[in-house]
Amino acid sequence: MTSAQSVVEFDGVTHGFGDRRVLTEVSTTLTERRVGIVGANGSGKSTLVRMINGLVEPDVGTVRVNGTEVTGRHRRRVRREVGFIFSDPDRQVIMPTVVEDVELSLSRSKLSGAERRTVVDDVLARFGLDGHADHPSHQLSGGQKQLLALASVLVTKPRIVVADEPTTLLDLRNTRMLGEVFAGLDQQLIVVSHDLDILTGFDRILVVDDGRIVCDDVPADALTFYRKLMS
Ligand SMILES: Nc1ncnc2c1ncn2[C@@H]1O[C@H](COP(=O)(O)OP(=O)(O)OP(=O)(O)O)[C@@H](O)[C@H]1O
Repeated sequence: MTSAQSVVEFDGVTHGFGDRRVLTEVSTTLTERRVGIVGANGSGKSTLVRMINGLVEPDVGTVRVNGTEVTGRHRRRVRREVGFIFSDPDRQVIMPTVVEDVELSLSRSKLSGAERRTVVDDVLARFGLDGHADHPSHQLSGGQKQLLALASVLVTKPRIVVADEPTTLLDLRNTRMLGEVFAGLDQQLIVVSHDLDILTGFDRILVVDDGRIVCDDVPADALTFYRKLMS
């Protein structure tokens, strides 16, 4: 079954940190199931996607998720719809053990204890972490923590998954596995990445440069544009 289509809208979004302008008049509507975002270091990609769950609020303009403006008042509601995967899993993996970290994500669910345990076991197995269920989370490798963060987000079945450089800590095998997980997701997926391979099969790629979307196209054309921009 495919989830209902999601819509993320940026309307005239401008943002700065102190005196430094980071995003300038960004307007775009994202409805495709697989959207990639590429661009140079410091071009504003993370700032842009952090606005989708209200981690950053625009100085000017609005961001809407499925019609709801992402502002203080509505932020909690939007965050239930948006699963956000940080590039640094230490920001996300917070519970003492692996299994507790995934269980925390399910604390709002109506599942029984036994059902919850089955869901947790399944997702840990899916991400190759079943052998680590009762291990201290902080003893996982960086890549394993990244997989745990991903498991903890996906187990809540968010309508939209936003991943900010999800492959930076992963080896080749786990990067491929992540690509397969992404390909199998029903929900909308928005991925910031310097690893262009992970964007294979995506529907649309935005190229961000100096706080603006400078190209918005199908992957082949957008990535050709990006490679020229970077050369
Ligand atoms: N919380 C913050 N406070 C001050 N400056 C910030 C903050 N977050 C980001 N910046 C600055 O905003 C600019 C854009 O950062 P951002 O993380 O959005 O870029 P990016 O395109 O994701 O970069 P990268 O590819 O290196 O991760 C950078 O110059 C960064 O230093």
